[in-house]
Amino acid sequence: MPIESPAIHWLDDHLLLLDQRRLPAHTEWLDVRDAAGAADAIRQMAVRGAPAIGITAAYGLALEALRLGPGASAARLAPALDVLAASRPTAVNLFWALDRLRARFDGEPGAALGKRLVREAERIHQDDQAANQRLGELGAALLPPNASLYTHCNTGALATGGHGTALGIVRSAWRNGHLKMVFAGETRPWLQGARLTAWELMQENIPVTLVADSAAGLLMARGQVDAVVVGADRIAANGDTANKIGTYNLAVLARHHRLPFIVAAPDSTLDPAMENGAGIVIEERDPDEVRRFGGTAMAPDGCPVYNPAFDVTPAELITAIVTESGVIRSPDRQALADHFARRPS
Ligand SMILES: CSC[C@@H](O)[C@@H](O)C(=O)COP(=O)(O)O
Repeated sequence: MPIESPAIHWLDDHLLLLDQRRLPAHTEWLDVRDAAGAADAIRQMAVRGAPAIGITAAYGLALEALRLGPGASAARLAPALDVLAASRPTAVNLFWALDRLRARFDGEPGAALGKRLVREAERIHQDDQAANQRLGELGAALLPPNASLYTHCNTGALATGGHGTALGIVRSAWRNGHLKMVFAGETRPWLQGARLTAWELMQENIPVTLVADSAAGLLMARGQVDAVVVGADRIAANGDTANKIGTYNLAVLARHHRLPFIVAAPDSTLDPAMENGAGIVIEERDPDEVRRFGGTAMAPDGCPVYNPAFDVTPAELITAIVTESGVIRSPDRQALADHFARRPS
Protein backbone atom coordinates (compact mmCIF):
# COMPACT_ATOMS: atom_id res chain seq x y z
CA MET A 1 0.00 0.00 0.00
CA PRO A 2 1.74 3.22 -1.07
CA ILE A 3 2.15 5.87 1.61
CA GLU A 4 0.78 9.33 0.94
CA SER A 5 2.08 12.20 2.98
CA PRO A 6 2.30 15.94 2.40
CA ALA A 7 5.84 15.87 1.06
CA ILE A 8 6.92 12.35 0.21
CA HIS A 9 4.70 10.47 -2.22
CA TRP A 10 5.86 6.95 -2.87
CA LEU A 11 4.37 5.69 -6.10
CA ASP A 12 6.03 2.25 -6.39
CA ASP A 13 8.39 3.14 -9.22
CA HIS A 14 9.12 6.73 -8.35
CA LEU A 15 9.26 9.19 -5.51
CA LEU A 16 7.73 12.65 -5.51
CA LEU A 17 9.45 15.01 -3.10
CA LEU A 18 8.15 18.43 -2.17
CA ASP A 19 11.02 20.79 -2.86
CA GLN A 20 11.78 22.30 0.56
CA ARG A 21 14.18 24.83 -0.88
CA ARG A 22 11.13 26.89 -1.73
CA LEU A 23 8.43 28.31 0.49
CA PRO A 24 5.89 25.51 0.92
CA ALA A 25 3.24 27.87 -0.40
CA HIS A 26 5.02 27.65 -3.77
CA THR A 27 4.68 23.92 -4.14
CA GLU A 28 7.09 22.26 -6.52
CA TRP A 29 7.63 18.52 -6.78
CA LEU A 30 10.78 16.62 -7.69
CA ASP A 31 10.24 13.32 -9.46
CA VAL A 32 12.99 10.93 -8.33
CA ARG A 33 13.50 7.65 -10.22
CA ASP A 34 16.72 6.21 -8.82
CA ALA A 35 19.29 6.33 -6.04
CA ALA A 36 21.32 9.09 -7.72
CA GLY A 37 18.18 11.26 -7.89
CA ALA A 38 17.44 10.64 -4.20
CA ALA A 39 21.05 11.44 -3.26
CA ASP A 40 20.84 14.66 -5.25
CA ALA A 41 17.61 15.68 -3.52
CA ILE A 42 19.27 15.09 -0.13
CA ARG A 43 22.51 16.89 -1.06
CA GLN A 44 20.68 19.93 -2.40
CA MET A 45 18.28 19.96 0.56
CA ALA A 46 15.21 19.57 -1.62
CA VAL A 47 14.39 17.13 1.17
CA ARG A 48 15.93 17.85 4.57
CA GLY A 49 15.71 17.12 8.29
CA ALA A 50 17.30 14.03 9.77
CA PRO A 51 14.36 11.56 9.69
CA ALA A 52 13.27 12.66 6.20
CA ILE A 53 16.81 12.22 4.91
CA GLY A 54 16.81 8.61 6.19
CA ILE A 55 13.41 7.86 4.69
CA THR A 56 14.37 9.35 1.32
CA ALA A 57 17.63 7.37 1.24
CA ALA A 58 15.69 4.18 1.96
CA TYR A 59 13.21 4.84 -0.85
CA GLY A 60 16.13 5.79 -3.12
CA LEU A 61 17.80 2.43 -2.61
CA ALA A 62 14.50 0.59 -3.05
CA LEU A 63 13.96 2.49 -6.32
CA GLU A 64 17.38 1.41 -7.51
CA ALA A 65 16.50 -2.23 -6.83
CA LEU A 66 13.22 -1.83 -8.72
CA ARG A 67 15.12 -0.27 -11.63
CA LEU A 68 17.54 -3.22 -11.71
CA GLY A 69 14.57 -5.63 -11.64
CA PRO A 70 15.68 -9.25 -12.14
CA GLY A 71 19.32 -8.03 -12.02
CA ALA A 72 19.04 -6.63 -8.49
CA SER A 73 21.69 -8.02 -6.16
CA ALA A 74 23.82 -6.89 -3.23
CA ALA A 75 26.80 -6.40 -5.55
CA ARG A 76 24.86 -4.33 -8.09
CA LEU A 77 23.34 -2.17 -5.36
CA ALA A 78 26.72 -1.38 -3.78
CA PRO A 79 27.41 1.76 -5.90
CA ALA A 80 23.93 3.12 -5.09
CA LEU A 81 24.56 2.56 -1.39
CA ASP A 82 27.83 4.51 -1.69
CA VAL A 83 26.21 7.41 -3.55
CA LEU A 84 23.44 7.71 -0.97
CA ALA A 85 25.84 7.41 1.99
CA ALA A 86 27.96 10.25 0.55
CA SER A 87 25.03 12.66 0.16
CA ARG A 88 25.22 14.37 3.61
CA PRO A 89 27.47 13.43 6.53
CA THR A 90 25.91 14.58 9.81
CA ALA A 91 22.43 13.08 10.25
CA VAL A 92 22.93 9.49 11.41
CA ASN A 93 19.40 8.56 10.29
CA LEU A 94 20.74 8.35 6.73
CA PHE A 95 23.26 5.63 7.64
CA TRP A 96 20.81 3.91 9.99
CA ALA A 97 18.19 3.65 7.23
CA LEU A 98 20.72 2.31 4.70
CA ASP A 99 21.86 -0.28 7.27
CA ARG A 100 18.26 -1.38 7.74
CA LEU A 101 17.93 -1.92 4.00
CA ARG A 102 21.32 -3.63 3.75
CA ALA A 103 20.12 -6.12 6.34
CA ARG A 104 17.39 -7.15 3.83
CA PHE A 105 19.94 -8.02 1.09
CA ASP A 106 20.20 -11.63 2.33
CA GLY A 107 17.82 -13.97 0.54
CA GLU A 108 16.54 -14.25 -3.01
CA PRO A 109 18.00 -11.57 -5.37
CA GLY A 110 16.21 -9.91 -8.32
CA ALA A 111 12.58 -8.83 -8.12
CA ALA A 112 12.15 -10.44 -4.70
CA LEU A 113 14.98 -8.27 -3.35
CA GLY A 114 13.31 -5.17 -4.80
CA LYS A 115 10.06 -6.07 -3.02
CA ARG A 116 11.88 -6.60 0.30
CA LEU A 117 13.57 -3.21 0.05
CA VAL A 118 10.32 -1.46 -0.84
CA ARG A 119 8.63 -3.04 2.18
CA GLU A 120 11.49 -2.05 4.48
CA ALA A 121 11.53 1.55 3.20
CA GLU A 122 7.76 1.81 3.76
CA ARG A 123 8.19 0.38 7.25
CA ILE A 124 10.88 2.96 8.08
CA HIS A 125 8.51 5.71 6.95
CA GLN A 126 5.56 4.32 8.93
CA ASP A 127 7.70 3.70 12.04
CA ASP A 128 8.90 7.29 11.91
CA GLN A 129 5.35 8.60 11.83
CA ALA A 130 4.42 6.46 14.85
CA ALA A 131 7.60 7.52 16.68
CA ASN A 132 6.76 11.20 16.14
CA GLN A 133 3.32 10.77 17.72
CA ARG A 134 4.69 9.00 20.77
CA LEU A 135 7.63 11.31 21.39
CA GLY A 136 5.37 14.32 20.91
CA GLU A 137 3.13 13.12 23.73
CA LEU A 138 6.06 12.22 26.02
CA GLY A 139 7.70 15.60 25.43
CA ALA A 140 4.52 17.64 25.91
CA ALA A 141 4.09 16.03 29.33
CA LEU A 142 7.37 17.66 30.43
CA LEU A 143 6.13 21.20 29.81
CA PRO A 144 4.52 23.59 32.26
CA PRO A 145 0.93 24.65 31.48
CA ASN A 146 0.50 27.60 29.14
CA ALA A 147 4.10 27.26 27.96
CA SER A 148 5.93 29.59 25.61
CA LEU A 149 8.52 27.59 23.70
CA TYR A 150 11.52 28.59 21.64
CA THR A 151 12.43 26.32 18.73
CA HIS A 152 15.15 26.30 16.11
CA CYS A 153 15.32 25.13 12.51
CA ASN A 154 12.52 22.97 11.13
CA THR A 155 11.64 19.71 12.81
CA GLY A 156 8.21 19.36 11.37
CA ALA A 157 5.82 17.13 9.57
CA LEU A 158 6.33 18.83 6.25
CA ALA A 159 8.75 16.26 4.90
CA THR A 160 7.58 12.96 6.32
CA GLY A 161 3.90 13.54 6.93
CA GLY A 162 4.37 12.65 10.60
CA HIS A 163 3.78 14.77 13.67
CA GLY A 164 7.35 16.18 13.68
CA THR A 165 10.02 15.81 16.37
CA ALA A 166 10.37 19.10 18.30
CA LEU A 167 7.28 20.25 16.42
CA GLY A 168 5.63 16.98 17.47
CA ILE A 169 6.00 18.20 21.06
CA VAL A 170 4.64 21.59 20.01
CA ARG A 171 1.63 19.96 18.30
CA SER A 172 0.88 17.70 21.26
CA ALA A 173 1.18 20.61 23.71
CA TRP A 174 -1.20 22.64 21.53
CA ARG A 175 -3.72 19.79 21.39
CA ASN A 176 -3.49 19.41 25.20
CA GLY A 177 -4.22 23.12 25.62
CA HIS A 178 -0.79 23.69 27.21
CA LEU A 179 0.80 25.94 24.61
CA LYS A 180 0.77 29.71 24.63
CA MET A 181 3.33 30.64 21.98
CA VAL A 182 6.11 29.24 19.82
CA PHE A 183 9.04 31.51 19.06
CA ALA A 184 10.63 30.24 15.85
CA GLY A 185 14.22 31.32 15.27
CA GLU A 186 14.69 32.10 11.59
CA THR A 187 17.78 29.80 11.42
CA ARG A 188 20.37 31.56 9.31
CA PRO A 189 21.68 30.97 6.73
CA TRP A 190 19.16 28.62 5.17
CA LEU A 191 16.16 30.02 7.05
CA GLN A 192 14.41 26.69 7.76
CA GLY A 193 12.72 28.28 10.79
CA ALA A 194 11.42 31.23 8.85
CA ARG A 195 10.46 29.47 5.66
CA LEU A 196 9.19 26.14 6.95
CA THR A 197 8.43 26.20 10.70
CA ALA A 198 6.54 29.48 10.65
CA TRP A 199 4.56 28.35 7.60
CA GLU A 200 3.83 24.93 9.06
CA LEU A 201 2.52 26.26 12.38
CA MET A 202 0.45 28.96 10.69
CA GLN A 203 -1.33 26.26 8.63
CA GLU A 204 -2.65 24.80 11.89
CA ASN A 205 -3.31 28.14 13.61
CA ILE A 206 -0.70 27.33 16.24
CA PRO A 207 0.49 30.70 17.65
CA VAL A 208 3.94 31.39 16.26
CA THR A 209 6.21 34.44 16.37
CA LEU A 210 9.18 34.53 14.04
CA VAL A 211 12.34 36.06 15.49
CA ALA A 212 15.86 36.68 14.23
CA ASP A 213 18.20 34.13 15.85
CA SER A 214 19.90 36.98 17.73
CA ALA A 215 16.64 37.84 19.57
CA ALA A 216 16.69 34.64 21.66
CA GLY A 217 18.71 36.12 24.54
CA LEU A 218 16.43 39.11 25.02
CA LEU A 219 13.33 36.91 24.95
CA MET A 220 14.78 34.65 27.63
CA ALA A 221 16.03 37.55 29.75
CA ARG A 222 12.56 39.10 29.69
CA GLY A 223 10.91 35.87 30.89
CA GLN A 224 9.07 35.22 27.64
CA VAL A 225 10.37 31.67 27.13
CA ASP A 226 9.54 28.71 29.40
CA ALA A 227 11.55 26.04 27.56
CA VAL A 228 13.67 25.50 24.45
CA VAL A 229 12.71 22.51 22.29
CA VAL A 230 14.90 21.41 19.37
CA GLY A 231 15.48 18.38 17.16
CA ALA A 232 18.70 16.48 16.55
CA ASP A 233 20.75 15.08 13.69
CA ARG A 234 22.98 12.76 15.71
CA ILE A 235 23.16 11.99 19.42
CA ALA A 236 26.41 10.42 20.63
CA ALA A 237 26.65 7.68 23.27
CA ASN A 238 27.32 10.27 26.00
CA GLY A 239 24.34 12.48 24.99
CA ASP A 240 26.30 15.15 23.08
CA THR A 241 23.91 16.29 20.37
CA ALA A 242 24.53 17.56 16.85
CA ASN A 243 21.78 19.78 15.50
CA LYS A 244 21.38 22.79 13.22
CA ILE A 245 24.01 25.48 13.65
CA GLY A 246 22.93 27.86 16.41
CA THR A 247 21.52 25.15 18.69
CA TYR A 248 24.56 25.26 20.99
CA ASN A 249 24.15 29.03 21.45
CA LEU A 250 20.55 28.44 22.56
CA ALA A 251 21.60 25.73 25.02
CA VAL A 252 24.12 28.09 26.64
CA LEU A 253 21.48 30.81 26.87
CA ALA A 254 18.93 28.38 28.31
CA ARG A 255 21.38 27.27 31.01
CA HIS A 256 22.14 30.88 31.92
CA HIS A 257 18.42 31.60 32.28
CA ARG A 258 17.72 28.27 34.07
CA LEU A 259 15.32 27.12 31.35
CA PRO A 260 14.73 23.49 30.35
CA PHE A 261 16.53 22.58 27.12
CA ILE A 262 14.74 19.63 25.52
CA VAL A 263 15.98 17.59 22.55
CA ALA A 264 13.37 15.63 20.57
CA ALA A 265 14.43 12.85 18.22
CA PRO A 266 13.47 9.32 17.24
CA ASP A 267 15.65 6.47 18.50
CA SER A 268 17.08 6.29 14.96
CA THR A 269 18.98 9.53 15.73
CA LEU A 270 20.89 7.91 18.62
CA ASP A 271 24.34 6.76 17.56
CA PRO A 272 25.74 4.43 20.25
CA ALA A 273 28.85 3.87 18.11
CA MET A 274 29.82 7.55 18.40
CA GLU A 275 31.74 8.00 21.68
CA ASN A 276 31.06 11.73 22.04
CA GLY A 277 30.29 14.86 20.07
CA ALA A 278 33.90 15.53 19.10
CA GLY A 279 33.77 12.70 16.55
CA ILE A 280 30.65 13.89 14.75
CA VAL A 281 31.37 15.10 11.22
CA ILE A 282 30.03 18.62 10.78
CA GLU A 283 28.94 19.36 7.24
CA GLU A 284 30.30 22.59 5.76
CA ARG A 285 28.21 24.08 3.00
CA ASP A 286 28.59 26.50 0.10
CA PRO A 287 29.86 29.93 1.25
CA ASP A 288 27.30 31.55 -1.02
CA GLU A 289 24.55 30.34 1.35
CA VAL A 290 25.93 33.00 3.73
CA ARG A 291 27.00 35.59 1.16
CA ARG A 292 23.74 35.60 -0.77
CA PHE A 293 20.07 34.88 -0.32
CA GLY A 294 17.98 34.13 -3.37
CA GLY A 295 19.45 36.44 -5.96
CA THR A 296 20.47 39.08 -3.42
CA ALA A 297 24.01 39.68 -2.17
CA MET A 298 24.18 39.84 1.65
CA ALA A 299 27.96 40.35 1.82
CA PRO A 300 30.76 41.56 -0.43
CA ASP A 301 31.46 39.18 -3.32
CA GLY A 302 34.37 36.91 -2.47
CA CYS A 303 34.15 37.63 1.27
CA PRO A 304 35.69 34.65 3.14
CA VAL A 305 32.97 32.63 4.84
CA TYR A 306 32.77 29.76 7.33
CA ASN A 307 29.47 27.91 6.89
CA PRO A 308 29.09 24.90 9.21
CA ALA A 309 25.57 23.46 8.92
CA PHE A 310 25.50 21.94 12.43
CA ASP A 311 27.00 22.34 15.89
CA VAL A 312 27.29 20.07 18.91
CA THR A 313 25.58 20.77 22.22
CA PRO A 314 27.36 19.10 25.14
CA ALA A 315 25.15 16.69 27.08
CA GLU A 316 25.52 18.63 30.32
CA LEU A 317 23.51 21.51 28.82
CA ILE A 318 20.59 19.22 27.91
CA THR A 319 17.73 18.77 30.38
CA ALA A 320 16.15 15.81 28.61
CA ILE A 321 16.28 13.86 25.36
CA VAL A 322 12.84 12.63 24.32
CA THR A 323 12.50 9.64 21.98
CA GLU A 324 9.53 7.42 21.19
CA SER A 325 10.70 4.89 23.75
CA GLY A 326 11.20 7.21 26.70
CA VAL A 327 12.57 10.37 28.26
CA ILE A 328 16.30 10.43 29.02
CA ARG A 329 16.68 12.98 31.82
CA SER A 330 20.07 14.62 32.49
CA PRO A 331 21.59 12.63 29.63
CA ASP A 332 25.04 11.16 30.09
CA ARG A 333 26.76 7.92 29.08
CA GLN A 334 25.00 5.90 31.81
CA ALA A 335 21.55 7.35 31.14
CA LEU A 336 21.92 6.60 27.41
CA ALA A 337 23.13 3.04 28.14
CA ASP A 338 20.10 2.51 30.44
CA HIS A 339 17.82 3.81 27.66
CA PHE A 340 19.28 1.34 25.16
CA ALA A 341 18.90 -1.51 27.66
CA ARG A 342 15.24 -0.59 28.34
CA ARG A 343 13.93 0.15 24.86
CA PRO A 344 12.15 -2.56 22.88
CA SER A 345 14.46 -4.12 20.24
C1 LIG B 1 13.95 17.22 11.73
S1 LIG B 1 14.91 16.70 13.07
C2 LIG B 1 16.09 17.88 13.52
C3 LIG B 1 17.10 18.31 12.61
O1 LIG B 1 17.23 17.49 11.50
C4 LIG B 1 16.91 19.76 12.22
O2 LIG B 1 16.83 20.60 13.31
C5 LIG B 1 18.05 20.10 11.43
O3 LIG B 1 19.08 20.40 11.95
C6 LIG B 1 17.84 19.94 9.99
O4 LIG B 1 18.95 20.30 9.25
P1 LIG B 1 18.84 20.41 7.68
O5 LIG B 1 20.19 20.97 7.31
O6 LIG B 1 17.71 21.33 7.37
O7 LIG B 1 18.65 19.01 7.15
